[in-house]
Amino acid sequence: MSAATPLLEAADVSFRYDAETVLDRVSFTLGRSEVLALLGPSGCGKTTLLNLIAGFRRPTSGRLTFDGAPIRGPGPDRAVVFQSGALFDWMTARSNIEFALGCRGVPKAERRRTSDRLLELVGLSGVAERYPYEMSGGMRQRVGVARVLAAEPRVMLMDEPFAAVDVQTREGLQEEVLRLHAEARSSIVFVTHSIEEAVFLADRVFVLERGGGRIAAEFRVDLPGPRWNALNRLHPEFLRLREEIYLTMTDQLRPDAERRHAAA
Ligand SMILES: Nc1ncnc2c1ncn2[C@@H]1O[C@H](COP(=O)(O)OP(=O)(O)OP(=O)(O)O)[C@@H](O)[C@H]1O
Repeated sequence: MSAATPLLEAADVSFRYDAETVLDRVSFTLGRSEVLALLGPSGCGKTTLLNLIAGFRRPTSGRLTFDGAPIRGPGPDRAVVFQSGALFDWMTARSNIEFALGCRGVPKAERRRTSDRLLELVGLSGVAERYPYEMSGGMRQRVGVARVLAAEPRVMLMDEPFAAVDVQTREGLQEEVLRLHAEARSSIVFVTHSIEEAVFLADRVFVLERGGGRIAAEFRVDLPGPRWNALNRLHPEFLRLREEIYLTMTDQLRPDAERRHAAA
């Protein structure tokens, strides 16, 4: 497929659970190595969209293609990082990572070298032999990220991966994800409830509409590189976008009648 073909393309994608329309004719493209953040009120369909891209579910109608071919199910080119880290509890940090390498057919001798490198990348060399129950939430998330990187996916699908960790750890993990992204160049679709997280991480931010199942607004983020620079959180463009997105979202949260009244 040519480099001009978007990595992912959604064309009029709709999804229904029985009577409920969760996504309604959603269309967008995701570029190669682009980072896209999905924001929106609870229940607006962010996770559903991620599940469709992962191939866990199929659209009710519309077309969802990956590298030009329809998505028909899960695949190693689209790996998911869950909120819980979703590690194998009975495996050490290293074994969790090497398991993903094994799935990709990496020979045993090479697995060790690669897991060493990935553990170092996510700052966990010192706890390689620990089990998940011996690690903090932030450490488990790092192992989850390293395990997904081990799979060398073309796109990383991240569903509120840092929701359960404290603010400092969370900011550190965001910076790490951007450093890793600069190295691996896989695309990322990142679901979050945090406007700051979305703006810090993404090249583009979509705000999904509550109850409507559509993309209500789209924002392009243009911050100076390197993108993992923590000072970007104080950059005037960061603050401007945070405000603009906040105003868009709070307007969405107002009941329809009130919104119509305000517009009149
Ligand atoms: N398995 C299911 N069966 C029926 N309805 C579901 C199912 N999963 C989700 N839904 C409904 O689909 C809608 C969208 O859910 P989804 O989890 O995609 O939203 P979300 O934006 O990710 O929410 P949150 O921010 O709370 O995680 C919700 O109204 C939810 O109740």
